[in-house]
Amino acid sequence: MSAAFKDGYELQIMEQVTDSRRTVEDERRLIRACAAAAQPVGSQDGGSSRFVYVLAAFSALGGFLFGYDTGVVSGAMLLLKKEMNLSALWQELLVSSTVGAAALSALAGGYLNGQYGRRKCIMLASFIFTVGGIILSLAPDKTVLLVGRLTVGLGIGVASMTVPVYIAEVSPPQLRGQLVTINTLFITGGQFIASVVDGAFSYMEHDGWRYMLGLSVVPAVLQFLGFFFFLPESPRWLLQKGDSQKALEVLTQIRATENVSNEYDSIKCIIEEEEKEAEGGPVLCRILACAPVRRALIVGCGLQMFQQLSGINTVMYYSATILQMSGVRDDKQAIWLSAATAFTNFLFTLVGVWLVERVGRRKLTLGSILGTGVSLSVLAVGFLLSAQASPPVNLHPTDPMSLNSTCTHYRFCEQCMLDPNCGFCYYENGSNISDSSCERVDPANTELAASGRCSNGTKESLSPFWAYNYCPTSYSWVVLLGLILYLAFFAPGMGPMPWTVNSEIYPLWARSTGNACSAGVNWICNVLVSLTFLHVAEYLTYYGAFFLYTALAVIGFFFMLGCLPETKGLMLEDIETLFSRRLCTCGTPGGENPHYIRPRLDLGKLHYGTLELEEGIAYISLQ
Ligand SMILES: O[C@H]1[C@H](O)[C@@H](O)[C@H](O)[C@@H](O)[C@H]1O
Repeated sequence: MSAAFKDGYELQIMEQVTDSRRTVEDERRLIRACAAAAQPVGSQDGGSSRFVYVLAAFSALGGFLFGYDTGVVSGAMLLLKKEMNLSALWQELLVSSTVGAAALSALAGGYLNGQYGRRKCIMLASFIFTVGGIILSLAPDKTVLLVGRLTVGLGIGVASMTVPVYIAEVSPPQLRGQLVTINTLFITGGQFIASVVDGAFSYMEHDGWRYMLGLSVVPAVLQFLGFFFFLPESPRWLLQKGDSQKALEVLTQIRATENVSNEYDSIKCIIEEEEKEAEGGPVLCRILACAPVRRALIVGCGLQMFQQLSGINTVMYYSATILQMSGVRDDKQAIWLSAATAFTNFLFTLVGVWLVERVGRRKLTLGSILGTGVSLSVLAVGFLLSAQASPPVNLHPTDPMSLNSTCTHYRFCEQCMLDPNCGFCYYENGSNISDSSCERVDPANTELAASGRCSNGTKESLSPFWAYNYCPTSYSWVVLLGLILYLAFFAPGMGPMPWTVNSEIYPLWARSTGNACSAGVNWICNVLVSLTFLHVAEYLTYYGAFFLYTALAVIGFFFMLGCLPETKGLMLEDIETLFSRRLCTCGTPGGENPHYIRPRLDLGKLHYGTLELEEGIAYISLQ
């Protein structure tokens, strides 16, 4: 049996074993599905239209808000803690509450996504962002601020799990990786813009934080209006809900061509099969009971876990400190240099967008985590050298208040710096440190000591320097090198790939729940790493903490080496099969041949066999 297709492909069935359960209709569907899948990358039905870019950009505003709202708080906090006299606990609460709320809402987002669709969830997230931004900018006190931060966190969680899924579902296979990675580009772009806004409003003595926190309303409203007026629901979700007519319309609109029948048929055929196979019960239980999807979930959650365990948010958060170690003393200058760090993160994410369809997800992720591990060890060595050359404390304050504090017991700057209650006060003459003391920090403003010569904040040439959280060191260049290397390696791969791969690896019925779980794991690990960093540093010192992250990155590398398959160029409907053979598949089943597709094997009722392309002819071997 053979069939010719409009696109010039001839389909030849090499071998056919009669299967009494297969009907003629099944055969037809199979051939169509395989033919659609067999088209070489770049010639899928309809290819791409400009509309799909508009769609991706509007959805990625969700990523922008994720980045903006998680990034802006550090600058806002500098002003807030002075204006509202916030204790350390309140500062911690206002920062972490958002991430905690994001973890919960990402988990709940799975249900909402499956039930109400991607479009409604994105609109819900932008509505929540708008309300949160308004609450924050008008907040009269810290309790209302907390409510605003929690609200924004709920929006971030839903957006973080919905947007990649939506973009993946509307994209043609050859552009999917790039378009989903644009969402992470928007996350890092949001973090960068947040740091610029922080810098600009840090000069405002009063209410600067209201503008910082409130500005997020603008992109949120824009996204809401875009989805409300002209952006469509995902055609895959519509098909799953049985709205075939609307799904066909949307697919035609997105691909900007009438010629979408092959793609439409292959999606439909597989969704129908899934429906036939579907058993009852909660989706998570079905995922756990179905080996290939369970494996996909382990890979997805593992990727998200190792993204956070390799310390991205600690490195970003402490970039200001790292830069201060390198001799940047002025606070305003340090804020602008953190903006440069955020920009570097953004710039290298752009490299990821460029590379993802060229080298594929697997190579990009493996190269990235390997480089991240090496950079983390450079950072650790930099901190180690700085600790070993730590300047001694040679003045011991004698006033009664100081005598009661633990700070006076320390003999070296390193010990003094690791105690969150103390800071290092010193004079500098060239590379010589003199008249140094370890003093209590002002709990309301860590830029000053609580008493003594470092407490008045004058910037006269004869006044001493105050170092909180760091020690002056001549090895700061090693740490700076580590920071730059870290961002250059992390941002193109480990930053975006966990989101991109998760949007691809689950079959439709498990996609919302799978992404909800993996995004939840990302946020939970994010809270864990940021909340534990200071304690880990206190017990293990800075270099110990960074050696620990190095070890975690190495474990992550081996995990991905063993378990991460290549999903580049495949139809979403074909990706599930990558997890169906062994626990850990290495690479694409067809090796380097990008045209090789292994259609769904052993789906129970239909046994599809394999399909290979050779000089424009698709060969199917049915089993
Ligand atoms: O992919 C993103 C990105 O790398 C961000 O810079 C980081 O702050 C997020 O935690 C991460 O999920």
